[in-house]
Amino acid sequence: MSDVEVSGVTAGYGRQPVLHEIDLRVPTGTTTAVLGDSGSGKSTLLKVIAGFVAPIGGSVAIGGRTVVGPGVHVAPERRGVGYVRQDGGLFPHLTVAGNVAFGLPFPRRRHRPKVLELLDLVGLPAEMADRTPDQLSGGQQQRVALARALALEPSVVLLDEPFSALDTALREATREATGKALRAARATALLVTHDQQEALSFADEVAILRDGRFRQVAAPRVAYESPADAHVAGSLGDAVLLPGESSGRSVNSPLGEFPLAEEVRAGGCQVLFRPEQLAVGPAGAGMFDAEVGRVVYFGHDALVELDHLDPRTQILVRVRARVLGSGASLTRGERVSVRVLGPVRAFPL
Ligand SMILES: Nc1ncnc2c1ncn2[C@@H]1O[C@H](COP(=O)(O)OP(=O)(O)OP(=O)(O)O)[C@@H](O)[C@H]1O
Repeated sequence: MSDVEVSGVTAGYGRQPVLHEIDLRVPTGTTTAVLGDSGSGKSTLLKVIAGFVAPIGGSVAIGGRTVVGPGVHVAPERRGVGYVRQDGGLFPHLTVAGNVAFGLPFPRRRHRPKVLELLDLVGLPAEMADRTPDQLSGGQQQRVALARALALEPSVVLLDEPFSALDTALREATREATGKALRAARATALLVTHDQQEALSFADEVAILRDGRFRQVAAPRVAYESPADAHVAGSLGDAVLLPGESSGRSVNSPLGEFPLAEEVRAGGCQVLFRPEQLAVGPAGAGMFDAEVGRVVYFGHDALVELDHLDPRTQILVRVRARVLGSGASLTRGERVSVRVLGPVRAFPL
């Protein structure tokens, strides 16, 4: 058992706390991705768990053992926690093998098979063992950093934006190797990331931090489909938020009236439209008409800006639709009509 239990943790660096009485439980062998704006306290949370920052209040338990709390402070090296920094933090003067072995207990540092086993675990070939970090790509360096962290056989691995400096292809390959290595090691992991897609695809749960508090902790699909508030909706994927008026089971918005996926108390609200929820078709055949603005082409799909004139207020409303393949053939100025697929979500003001 190596679940991580953060209970009522308040932490910071001066008088102003960065984290305010936060709770988080990461079940054994699972990964939770922590998302949040820059400066919201994501790294601070990892540092509290690792033991590099002492909390002002609250406690952290790993596998049921309190590692920090009232009257308890277990030293970082005795917590069974591996920490992988954004830049990898490899020792430049040591070889790959030297870096990985650095994480091994002293008597095993010369044990080459163990080093090669760890490199294999993160998907690196044995011939890389004698290179120095400057002879590796960014993704390979990250994998070495992960192998070094796993050498200690930690029950918990903390990953602080480990993939952010990598290009798309390398990022995916490194992420995959990391996921595989974490599963093989049965480690419990926390991943700090700015990348929404990464959080949704890599983690068992996502935790969205704002102003030092968790707004929602849930499975990716639950958080994406039923975000707790407008901020969470915007933190996970593209969100179009428009002002609306709820009547309980349906909502009136500048795009028309729509059924609500979940009842929202009557009154002013923000209505959420996901771009993939807007289906673009020939003029006159949908729920509302619009004029095509900018089309941003991504290959597999395109984001199409749509301008709709709200007939009640005469105010121009701009939304984004995500359209597959054929969307790329839409041109600026074209008249189209749009259907909203499925019920919508709204957040009371
Ligand atoms: N060593 C430090 N001393 C003083 N303040 C710090 C220290 N480290 C971080 N902070 C401050 O604490 C706040 C939270 O920082 P933290 O690094 O946890 O945020 P973050 O969510 O990880 O941000 P980012 O996404 O930009 O990495 C920020 O306002 C930051 O300036």
